[in-house]
Amino acid sequence: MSLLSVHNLTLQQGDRVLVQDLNLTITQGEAWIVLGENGCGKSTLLSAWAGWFKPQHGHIELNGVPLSNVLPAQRAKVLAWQTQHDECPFPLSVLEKTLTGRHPHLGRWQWESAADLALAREQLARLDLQGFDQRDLASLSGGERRRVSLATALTQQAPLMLLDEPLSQLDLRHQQQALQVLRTERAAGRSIVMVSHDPNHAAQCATHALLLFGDGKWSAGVLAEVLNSESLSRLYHYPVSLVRQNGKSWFVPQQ
Ligand SMILES: Nc1ncnc2c1ncn2[C@@H]1O[C@H](COP(=O)(O)OP(=O)(O)OP(=O)(O)O)[C@@H](O)[C@H]1O
Repeated sequence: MSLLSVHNLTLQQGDRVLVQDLNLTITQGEAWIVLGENGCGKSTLLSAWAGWFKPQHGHIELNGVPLSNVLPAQRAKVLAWQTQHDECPFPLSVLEKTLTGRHPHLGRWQWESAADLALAREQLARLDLQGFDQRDLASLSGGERRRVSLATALTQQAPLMLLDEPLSQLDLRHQQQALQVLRTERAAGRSIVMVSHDPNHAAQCATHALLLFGDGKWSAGVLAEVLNSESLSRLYHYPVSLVRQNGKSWFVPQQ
């Protein structure tokens, strides 16, 4: 079933066309990795798919309904959006922040239930943040704060997760842990869109890839058809090789 579909989508910042006439459909259980150079438009694209950035042309459908017709509260039940920035302008504990993931599911005057609290704590524990509940968000390290924001997106329990660089600032072990969590979510039927700067994350969690070339051009489809050393060399304007070791393949920059 199509969760999100985009039709002839064109996105522009100022005079610069970032994405031109993009067409793709994300269905249940797919995981898309979005790759491209700094400034090519990855965050702008996620922002458009989340309903915040207004496309210059084309349209987006969520569950077959034009995105502009889906009220924000309803939208938040279908898609969770982890942005690139984790700053919070006022004091907030880790648990309070994580519980904001439940807000789309609560009535106007409704407090979070014991089940909501348990769910939030469970997501924190999956990302190695047990015992952090009462810590002020501002006191966390960059990587810890990033994991809290991923835990918040998970707590939202939306069928579609738009994750803007969820692994940035995470050390090697916590990256692997988060990738395992995303694989588990996908296996459970959730759809994931993940922006990354590491093409090797693709093989670890993605079924599909979207490459943004920064000049409006794009390439999208099943991972094996889109991702190769030629397409990545063109994407990054830098030669990339494919190295095989122990039955696995790795993309590495040529020295
Ligand atoms: N309000 C704005 N006015 C003009 N240009 C903007 C505006 N907001 C963003 N841009 C530009 O649009 C381009 C795309 O930005 P975007 O944040 O989508 O890139 P990105 O691919 O996510 O980059 P990164 O990998 O660095 O996170 C960038 O060149 C950025 O400077």
